[in-house]
Amino acid sequence: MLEERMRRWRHVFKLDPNRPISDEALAAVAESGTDAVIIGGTDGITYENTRELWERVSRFPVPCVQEISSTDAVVPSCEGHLIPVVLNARETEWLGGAQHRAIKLFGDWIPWEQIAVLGYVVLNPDSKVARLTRSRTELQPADMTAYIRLAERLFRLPAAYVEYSGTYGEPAMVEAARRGKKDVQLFYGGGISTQEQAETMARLADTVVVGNLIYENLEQALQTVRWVKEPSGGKSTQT
Ligand SMILES: CC(C)=CCC/C(C)=C/CC/C(C)=C/CC/C(C)=C/CC/C(C)=C/CC/C(C)=C/CC/C(C)=C/COP(=O)(O)OP(=O)(O)O
Ligand SMILES: O=P(O)(O)OC[C@@H](O)CO
Ligand SMILES: [Mg+2]
Repeated sequence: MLEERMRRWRHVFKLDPNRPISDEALAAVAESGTDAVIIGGTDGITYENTRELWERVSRFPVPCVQEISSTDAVVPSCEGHLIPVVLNARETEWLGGAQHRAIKLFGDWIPWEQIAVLGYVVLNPDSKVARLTRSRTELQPADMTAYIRLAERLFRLPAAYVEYSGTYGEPAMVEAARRGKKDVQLFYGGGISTQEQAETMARLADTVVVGNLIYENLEQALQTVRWVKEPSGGKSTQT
């Protein structure tokens, strides 16, 4: 089951099908020691660019899953699919509307064992995902704790995702998320670029996601694997 395999992920890279990446960079990402590669993004995502990127990553043994942001771009051959639900979206479209249409469309073809739902709480108001979903990003720590309880206790989701896409987040908000959780797998993603940031979020979250840095500073992005998986206990190993 994808939910069980996903539990072992400590560090994950997120590759965007809408951004070019060379074969060398892709090989470095796939062979970095990361636990998985997620293929997904908010805009410009098509069946063609997702399928092409998935074919390139699937030549490597690293687990690779698609995070679905549009029904048109579902690639059935991917070995697993993550389904986002945006808990703080103002519009129900992103809280069940789009998912309902997709379930109706794909019907009996959906391989449920290979699907995992991620309950997103989107916090960077300037990110594409926040604008698209009109997320309520002005949250207090108590709101965050409640969202994580909503994800785990009411919706029984396997995972909740504190999403600061494009900017480094407030550790206090991730701490508040941690306070709300018992068993739900807590993801953190957003703006990680330094050892201190990676180690801070790795202490608070179960799984740390690194995206943009792959395209901005590949060498630094590759180091995040070690920073998350082998924390230095305060000593800088940044090169
Ligand atoms: C055999 C066969 C046919 C198999 C296929 C079956 C299958 C897997 C069916 C899918 C079933 C299903 C329920 C699909 C869900 C469809 C859907 C459209 C759901 C809505 C998802 C959603 C809430 C989208 C909103 C955007 C979002 C949350 C995207 C997630 C990724 C993300 C946050 C990216 C980061 O974005 P950002 O950094 O802001 O932007 P860029 O990286 O692009 O800059
Ligand atoms: O791209 P960054 O800012 O690293 O964020 C990673 C991921 O949480 C995006 O969905
Ligand atoms: Mg992004």
